[in-house]
Amino acid sequence: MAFDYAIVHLKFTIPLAALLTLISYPILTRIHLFQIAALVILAFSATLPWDSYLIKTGVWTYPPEVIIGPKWLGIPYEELFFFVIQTYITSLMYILFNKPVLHAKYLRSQCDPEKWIVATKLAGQVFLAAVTLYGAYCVNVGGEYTYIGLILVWAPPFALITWTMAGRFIISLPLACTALPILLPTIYLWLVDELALGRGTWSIESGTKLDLCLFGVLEIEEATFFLVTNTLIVFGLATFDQYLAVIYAFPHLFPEVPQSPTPLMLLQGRFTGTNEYDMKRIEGIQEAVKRLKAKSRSFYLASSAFTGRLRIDLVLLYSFCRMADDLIDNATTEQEIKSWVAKLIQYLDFHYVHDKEAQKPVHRQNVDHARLKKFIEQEFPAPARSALKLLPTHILPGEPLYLLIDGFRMDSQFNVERDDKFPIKDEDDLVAYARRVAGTVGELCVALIVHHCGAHLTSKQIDDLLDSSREMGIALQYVNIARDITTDAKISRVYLPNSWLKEESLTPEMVIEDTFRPEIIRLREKLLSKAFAMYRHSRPIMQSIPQQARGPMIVAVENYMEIGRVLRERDFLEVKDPRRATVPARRRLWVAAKALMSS
Ligand SMILES: CC(C)=CCC/C(C)=C/CC/C(C)=C/CC/C(C)=C/[C@@H]1[C@@H](COP(=O)(O)OP(=O)(O)O)[C@]1(C)CC/C=C(\C)CC/C=C(\C)CCC=C(C)C
Repeated sequence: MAFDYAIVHLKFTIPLAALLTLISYPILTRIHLFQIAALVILAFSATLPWDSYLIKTGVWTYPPEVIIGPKWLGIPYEELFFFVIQTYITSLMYILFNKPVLHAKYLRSQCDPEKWIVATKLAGQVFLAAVTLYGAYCVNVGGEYTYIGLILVWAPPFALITWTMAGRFIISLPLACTALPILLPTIYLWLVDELALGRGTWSIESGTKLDLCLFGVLEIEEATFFLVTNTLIVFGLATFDQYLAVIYAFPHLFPEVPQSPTPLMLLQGRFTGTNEYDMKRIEGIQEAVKRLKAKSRSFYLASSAFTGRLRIDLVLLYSFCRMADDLIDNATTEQEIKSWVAKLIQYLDFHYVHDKEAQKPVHRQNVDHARLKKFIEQEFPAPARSALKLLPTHILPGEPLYLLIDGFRMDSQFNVERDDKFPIKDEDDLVAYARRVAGTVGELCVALIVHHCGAHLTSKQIDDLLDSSREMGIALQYVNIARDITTDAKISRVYLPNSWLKEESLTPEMVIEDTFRPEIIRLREKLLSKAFAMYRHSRPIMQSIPQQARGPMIVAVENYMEIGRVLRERDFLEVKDPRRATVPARRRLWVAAKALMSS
């Protein structure tokens, strides 16, 4: 049928590319577009001569009536377009499956790889070399071995190059990051090919093929072609990501990283010797990601929306906050609480000194890193050490960190037998507490954003962002308290102000005894109303967050506020799991997608 080849694109490849573009658009960054463009150019350059040869030697033929007509080097334009759109589709698949993954974690495989990784890489190299040699043999034999031989002598050498450059990294990535972006487009294109071959859109001359079909009329050569070309694309993207990971993971090698690292930086990343890698930092990043994943679904999902070094520093900040909170929270005596608070303040004192003029802590000119390392290793348990060593204190202001620790101290008052067992007496205490444990976190997040991507912001814009981030942090803390009323009551904690309880003729003890009371629903709604009022007041200014951090930050905030929306939708008495109102995963993803698309 006329233009049959073009119709294959219109019906099968272009719609899939459009759908993938729509899905991935919210997470695409400039560096992604650069990666895709680089792969398309590479794929086009590598395939053009090979394709032209197959057509000129009659391996591939296209009935004149199925193509529009124009050709380049004997290749129909529809075929040239296939090189581009296949690379584009597979690249987007790879980007989607890799977005949740922090690639820096997998650099460990470069330095002290496990034996199975070394063995697998070597096996892969031997396999690809053997397949290339077999391809050369087939070409030499000719006849029905021609087509398969031309595929195997052309593609595997490129795969061998990328596998040699990034094999350990590729092997160490989760299978979903590599196997799925290879297999899904391959299977899809097999089905498209099956249809096209069946309709005679293109054909492979008999006498040049093995006449073996994978299924239906899909020749084994065609199936092999799509599998090896998609493998090349994924290996190429993974190699790219390995060098990006080196650039983002090591500030001692790359002190400043632009939003889109330059090709020169990528080359530097490529030729950075693994002996220069800071493996302790990689292990610390792994621990931080593990802590984030274990402790907070909201922020774990949100973290994957970020990119580059900002993502790593936010994860390290989370890890420090969570570690410090847990250290103090798990203390059971006043003495232990005071000891952890003192040690954390001493830790901060290594980095900051109180400036009498500025009336706040400022960065020390010279941090005694040797003494600091010794202090951390002597005074803190092993699981806490990397969070302390890797906290990017050089970027973070000291004041919110000291205030955060004081918030944890306040929180720990619930742990010990005291006269005022319930320290949140009134709304002022509630604000003071939330300001400390959460308003500070907002400030610290903004400080990281300003450092990594806010060079163009004016000091007024920065001050406005900081003011709003404090308020937003309080809003999130109120949602946290509203969600955990029952969970907290089970450990004898009541964050609802005593003055609010009194208005409802309740005491903290009554709350602990039974949280499923209508009065509690009213108080929870009062708390959520205040949370949403602060959220509405501080949400608009998030539009002035620098573009590359805006969407992801909105994801973090909106996903947390969604907990409050779920609480309002469900009657407290009916919540299946009263301990924590959970937002269904699909809804979290939808909130994240909306946030990214609207940012
Ligand atoms: C994307 C990413 C990794 C962000 C990291 C954010 C971060 C550093 C969070 C630290 C959380 C933490 C453990 C703080 C210690 C005190 C505490 C527990 C605070 C409560 C957080 C809940 O954390 P949790 O891990 O328990 O989460 P789950 O409830 O289990 O899901 C709090 C509710 C406070 C969190 C407060 C913030 C994250 C600050 C919010 C403000 C901003 C993000 C700034 C927005 C910017 C503008 C301009 C408005």
